[in-house]
Amino acid sequence: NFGTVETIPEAFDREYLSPVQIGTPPQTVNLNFDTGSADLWVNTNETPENQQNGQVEYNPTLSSTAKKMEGATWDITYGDGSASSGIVYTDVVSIGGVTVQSQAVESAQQVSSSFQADAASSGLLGLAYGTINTVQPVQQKTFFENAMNDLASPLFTVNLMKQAAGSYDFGYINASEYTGEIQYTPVDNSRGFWGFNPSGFQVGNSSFNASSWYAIADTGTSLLLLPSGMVDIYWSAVSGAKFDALQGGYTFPCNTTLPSFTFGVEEYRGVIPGHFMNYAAITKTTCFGGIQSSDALGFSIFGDVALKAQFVVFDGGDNTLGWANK
Ligand SMILES: N#Cc1c(N)n[nH]c1N1CCCC1
Repeated sequence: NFGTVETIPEAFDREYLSPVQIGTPPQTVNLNFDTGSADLWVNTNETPENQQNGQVEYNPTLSSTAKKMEGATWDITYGDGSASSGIVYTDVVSIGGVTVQSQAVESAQQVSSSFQADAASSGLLGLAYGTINTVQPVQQKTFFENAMNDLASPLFTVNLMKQAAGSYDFGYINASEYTGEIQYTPVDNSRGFWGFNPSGFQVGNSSFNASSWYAIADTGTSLLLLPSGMVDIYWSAVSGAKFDALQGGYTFPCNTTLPSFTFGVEEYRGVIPGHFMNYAAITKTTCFGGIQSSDALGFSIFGDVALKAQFVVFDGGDNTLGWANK
């Protein structure tokens, strides 16, 4: 079978939320689909009231198909320092008409401040490899891994948009969502991520700089995080841009016209329009850049700033990533 679900951007396209049905009768919660992690966790009746800010909850006691996974716990910390933990149920989970009968649903008994403040998000749905799922003592599979063998094709596609509704499609490739040909490239999943090797980059209409490095395709990260050498070259082309340690990255005058950023995947060239690199205004006149350094992380992340300019195929059958412009 196959299905499609809309994904809606929050402010600044900092995250995208999609409706998910959990339990019987179905309870709909909006979750942050994250190809950079592998836990499906959600605010529930077990999440302390003082750690919530109006989030919609999943309540397993109201679901006839919910089963507590005795002795199972989970505990996750993300790269930005945010964290959550709790216990585990299995229940029926459906996304866009694709149903998994027994999906591990992780109930949050603790969530850190950034999750507490994010009133629109009821939790995360991990779409990385299950090898980095945090459930103990028995590691659990992701929704996609559980659904994959029943899908028409063992893949999902990501079509994020700048400040507009996009979609996650499961089990099929919708030719109307992209232009040109899809460039497939092998995935390095040794660290549990959808890792790949970009082949270079280009700022605006200048020459292409061939270079091979490791990066991950991560819908759960807002920005495009690259080696500082590339980031310095990009912002050196923007008059008034400067590295502002206080803000933690490059800022630039909001009224500046920004050059596009092109990345290579083998012979393919993915183009990110210049205005996508204006992430958010800090003041009326100073804006924060959407391309920032990944040096502190140790690896590059193609987050939403890049992904919203592309149509991306996450193929779990042959462990490849497919890239296309749109
Ligand atoms: N940091 C970080 C991060 C990442 N690299 N992928 N997803 C992340 N988060 C999901 C919710 C909070 C952070």
